[in-house]
Amino acid sequence: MKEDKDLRSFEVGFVPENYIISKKYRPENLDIPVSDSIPLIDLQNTPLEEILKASQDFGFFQVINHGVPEKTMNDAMNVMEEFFDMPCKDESGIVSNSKNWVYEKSSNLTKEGVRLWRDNLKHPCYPLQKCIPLWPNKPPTYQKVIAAYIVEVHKLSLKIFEMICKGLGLDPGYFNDISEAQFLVANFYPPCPDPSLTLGLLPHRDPSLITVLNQGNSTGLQVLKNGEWINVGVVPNALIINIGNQLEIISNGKLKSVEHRVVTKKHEARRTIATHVNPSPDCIVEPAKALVNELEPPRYKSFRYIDFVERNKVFGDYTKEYTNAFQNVARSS
Ligand SMILES: O=C(O)CCC(=O)C(=O)O
Ligand SMILES: [Fe+2]
Repeated sequence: MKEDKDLRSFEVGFVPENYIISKKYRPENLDIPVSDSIPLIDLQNTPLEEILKASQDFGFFQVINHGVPEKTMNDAMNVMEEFFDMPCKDESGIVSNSKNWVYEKSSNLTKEGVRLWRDNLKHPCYPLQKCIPLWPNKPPTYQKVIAAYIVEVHKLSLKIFEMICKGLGLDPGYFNDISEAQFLVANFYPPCPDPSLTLGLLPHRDPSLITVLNQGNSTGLQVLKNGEWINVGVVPNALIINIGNQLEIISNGKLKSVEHRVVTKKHEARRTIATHVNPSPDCIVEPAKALVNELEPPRYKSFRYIDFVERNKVFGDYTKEYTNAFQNVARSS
C-alpha cells in the first residue's frame, strides 16, 4: 500500500505486512452468520423496559421510528462519502482554533502501535454554531448537511436519555445539561484482500455517554457477548445506540458499556458516522446520587470528564490539541 497516495491506494491484492494485526487482535471465525441479535427497538412505543434490558444485557440496541428523517441520514452519509472520496484532502487537519478537525489516514499508527484498515475524520460539534465554520468546507455542502444531521441526532439522544432516566428512576432532565458535547467520528473502511489479517477498529468501549451510529447498509460491526463476537445486522433506516463508559459510571454499573470492533470485508466497503454524545469537558462524572445508598455504594470514583480524556488519551496523539481546542471554543461561547 502506498502511504502517500489517496484512498485508491487501498486497491491492493494483498495485505501489506505493516497492516497485519498482531495475533492477539486478529479476527477469527469470520464465517459465522450475521446475527441480528442485538435488540431492535421501536421508539414510537416509549419502550422503557426494552431499552433498559438491552442496555444491561448487550450495551447495544438498534432503533427504528427514531425521528431522524431518512433524508437527513442519507444526506449525511452521501456528503461523507464525497469527503472520503476526494483525492486531495488536507491531511494535516491538526486540531487548532481555526480548524478543529482531524483527518487520519489508515497509515497512522494507533495507540497500540497497529495500523487500522480505515480512514477516519473526527471533529467536535459543541457548541454547534461555533463549530460549524471550523469543519471541513469541502464538499461545499459539508457544513450545512452535517449540522442538520447533528441537530437531529441531538434530539434523538435527548429522547433516549429521557427514557433511560425514567427507567433508572432519575430526574427526567438529568442529562440535559451534561450531554451536549457531541463529537463526530466518521469512518471509511475499504474492501480488504484478507479480512482475517486486519481490523477496521480494535476492540474498545466508547468514552461517551451514548453513541449513535449510522452504518448505512453495511455490516462489519461486532459486539462482544458472553465472550463471543456477534455480528450486527443491517436494518434499513435504523440507528445503532450503544452505552458508553460514562453512562455506565453514572448508572453505577446498572447499564453496560460493551466492547465492540469493526471487521473488514473482502468485497464491500463500510462507511459509518458515529456521534459520540459526551459529557461536557468540565462535567464531574460520578454515579448518580439517586442510585447509590448503603446497600448499593458507589462503584466508581468521581472525576472531571476532561481529566479522564487526557489520562486515557481518548483521542490518541491528538488528545492534547483536541482538549485545548474544545475548551477554547467552549469558553468563547
Ligand atoms: O464505525 C463503526 O462501525 C464503529 C465506530 C465506533 O465504534 C466508534 O466510533 O466508537
Ligand atoms: Fe465505538
